[in-house]
Amino acid sequence: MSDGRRVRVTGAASGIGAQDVACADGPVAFHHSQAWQALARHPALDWGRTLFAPNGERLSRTARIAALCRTLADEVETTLRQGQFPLVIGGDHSVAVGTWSGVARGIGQPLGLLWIDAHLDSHTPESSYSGAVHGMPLACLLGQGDRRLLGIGLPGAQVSAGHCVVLGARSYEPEEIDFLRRQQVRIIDGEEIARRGFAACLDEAVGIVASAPAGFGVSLDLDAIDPRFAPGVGSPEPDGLPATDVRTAWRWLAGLPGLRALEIVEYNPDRDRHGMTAQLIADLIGETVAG
Ligand SMILES: NC(=[NH2+])NCCC[C@H](N)C(=O)O
Repeated sequence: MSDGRRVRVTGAASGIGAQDVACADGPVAFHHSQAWQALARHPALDWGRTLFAPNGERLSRTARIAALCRTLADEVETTLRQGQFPLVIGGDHSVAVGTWSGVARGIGQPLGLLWIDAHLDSHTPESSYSGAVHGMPLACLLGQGDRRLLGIGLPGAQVSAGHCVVLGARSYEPEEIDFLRRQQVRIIDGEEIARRGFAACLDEAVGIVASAPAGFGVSLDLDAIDPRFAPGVGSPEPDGLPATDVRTAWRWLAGLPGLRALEIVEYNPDRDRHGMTAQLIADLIGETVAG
């Protein structure tokens, strides 16, 4: 961020969409970590609010997630309107529905989105095997899914399918591939990255998302990174990206003029080892304000 904007961090503390609910504790655990404390005095950074889902026993899981996503969308939109740069820390990946709906409303049209993830997160309630809502947010953002999670920012899609790329996927079900292919979303999976190299794949991905007319965002699910470097995630998958590649990519992405917001999700402090994953999040935030 070399343009003088301050980065406002918002915690989205929900694990309701995940099978392992401990990533609900991710934002608060990170906020209290030494890794964040060492960064917290940076003049371009401030921790805004940490948002929680309502806990009514009478509300369904999806209703609670939808309530959090509406609050998060409002918070992100306000951050943009105040001339600050939103950076959301999750929470399971279902919170992405709130982050990117807020950005879409703020910019008044569907945005480009780079979705860096081991999974495709493109199920609908009908196609999901697990029923877990964190396996569905990208479909919601493209306009398909439980209606309580749709239309939170703009009517219809929040993300422009033609300017959306999934990078790093290596664990998914066939229904998700079918859905994304029908939408003409570009999927660059782990095998393609191994064949072409990360830099070439990232170049192509940025070309697609950054050509969205009103800007783009980046959603990083920490499980895209190899569990050797980021063990603190709820759904670890072997053979992920090297942390250094993601860090280098982040530095570049954070300096691009069309970037509207960033998101880092699925931090699960129960599974972290020696604070490695918290440190990685802090390193990425450090890259965001370095430029
Ligand atoms: N955000 C995540 N970690 N998503 C994992 C999803 C796993 C699986 N595809 C499912 O739908 O249950």
